[in-house]
Amino acid sequence: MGLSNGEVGATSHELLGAQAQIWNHMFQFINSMALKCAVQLGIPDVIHNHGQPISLSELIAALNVHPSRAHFVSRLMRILVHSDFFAQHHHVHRGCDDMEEEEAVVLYSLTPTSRLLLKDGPSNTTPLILMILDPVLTTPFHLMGAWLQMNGGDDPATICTPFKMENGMPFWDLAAQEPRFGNLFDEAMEADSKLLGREVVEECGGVFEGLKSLVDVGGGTGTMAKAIANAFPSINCIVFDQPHVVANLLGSTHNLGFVGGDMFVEIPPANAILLKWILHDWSDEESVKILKKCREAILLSKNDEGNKKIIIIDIVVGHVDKKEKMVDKKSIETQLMFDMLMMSTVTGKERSESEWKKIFLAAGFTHYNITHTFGFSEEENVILKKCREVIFLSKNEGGNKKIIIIDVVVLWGMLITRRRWWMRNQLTPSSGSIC
Ligand SMILES: C[S@@+](CC[C@H](N)C(=O)[O-])C[C@H]1O[C@@H](n2cnc3c(N)ncnc32)[C@H](O)[C@@H]1O
Repeated sequence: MGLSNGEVGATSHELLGAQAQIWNHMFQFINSMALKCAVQLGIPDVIHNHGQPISLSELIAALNVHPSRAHFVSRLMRILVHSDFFAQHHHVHRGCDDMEEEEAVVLYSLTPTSRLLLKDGPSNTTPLILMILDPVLTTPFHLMGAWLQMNGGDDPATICTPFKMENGMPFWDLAAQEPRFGNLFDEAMEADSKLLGREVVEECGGVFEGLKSLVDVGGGTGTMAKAIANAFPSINCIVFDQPHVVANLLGSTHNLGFVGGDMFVEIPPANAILLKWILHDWSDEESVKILKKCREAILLSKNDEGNKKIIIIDIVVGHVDKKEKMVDKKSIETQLMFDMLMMSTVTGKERSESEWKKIFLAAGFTHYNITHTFGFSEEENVILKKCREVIFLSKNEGGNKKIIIIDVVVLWGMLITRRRWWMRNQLTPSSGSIC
């Protein structure tokens, strides 16, 4: 009797290959923890502050590592060098005369990735790492199997996530009630928005052209809105978030304000609504409710000269750039991991284009346009303008309703490379629309 699932035909070479894949997968969390350790010790800052490539002994001295543990540091550095967080060079140290032996000294330096881990750097990503790898978020993953076997019920009000199973309350309640976790979360979002805010205003400026007002719904402590308000002084920006998030926050410029409320109840009117990292937190039903509230808010707004839009910064799962003719497996894997994070912590999910389209239609929108990168060449800006013209022509469909999604699929480390690649080759991004 043969074995099922092809096992019978597998050579020992194939079996060992399969085992190697399992081992690699099983150990992936160690990469995450090595990164967390590097961040906790402040290794990137130590190397940066040294001003030149640093030797192992200099690194150990600066890290405040206990002398009894000093010899472990080279092993931590070895895996981080392997993951391209640091670069390693060998410097041959020659003796004074020919009789002395040559000595190879290992020196470490930063890479483009570890530059994003510098505490005072303009794009410090460490708060995000510390939040995602905090036990509050990692522990619920251990409950995933048990959670899948539980009766989930149909009532959205009693919906239980692995996060709620572990912590006894939904994600948003814990963030509101537990200051340590709430601050960790806010700092992570601020760090992400600092990096993205600069990119969006520099590279996607066309999206904001002609707007008079914008509400950043679920805008947290306002980092993204600040970047927009500074870059576009004629846009009146409001950060709208839960009352406890925006309490005591004041706008730093004349055109920035904070309003507390519930996006499921009412959103202040504006020409444009920004939703950054919002809809992926919520189920389809909840997202349709939020989008309907956004639609009401833009339809109520005045002084719009027909320029009304909802700008969504989120992931579009499975996007493959046909022009690059290559499936970027790593980006897709990151999207899928993000989706698992949503499944474990909140009621949301990461969506494919067809899933996005479904909720847009359900919320009453008729048009959308997806920009699969932050890279806008001149040519790409022209395309955006053309999209707007198409929408102006369709006014009698009940108002000029437009959705733009800025897909952050390429955010992780590839952003700049891909933008340059497009500019060099003068290609346009792919976009989809339903009219
Ligand atoms: C993932 S964070 C995104 C923050 C910000 N947009 C950013 O990307 O930096 C989601 C935000 O939605 C806010 N939020 C959650 N429920 C809300 C509600 N019912 N009404 C308004 N904001 C809400 C949270 O407080 C949080 O700031």
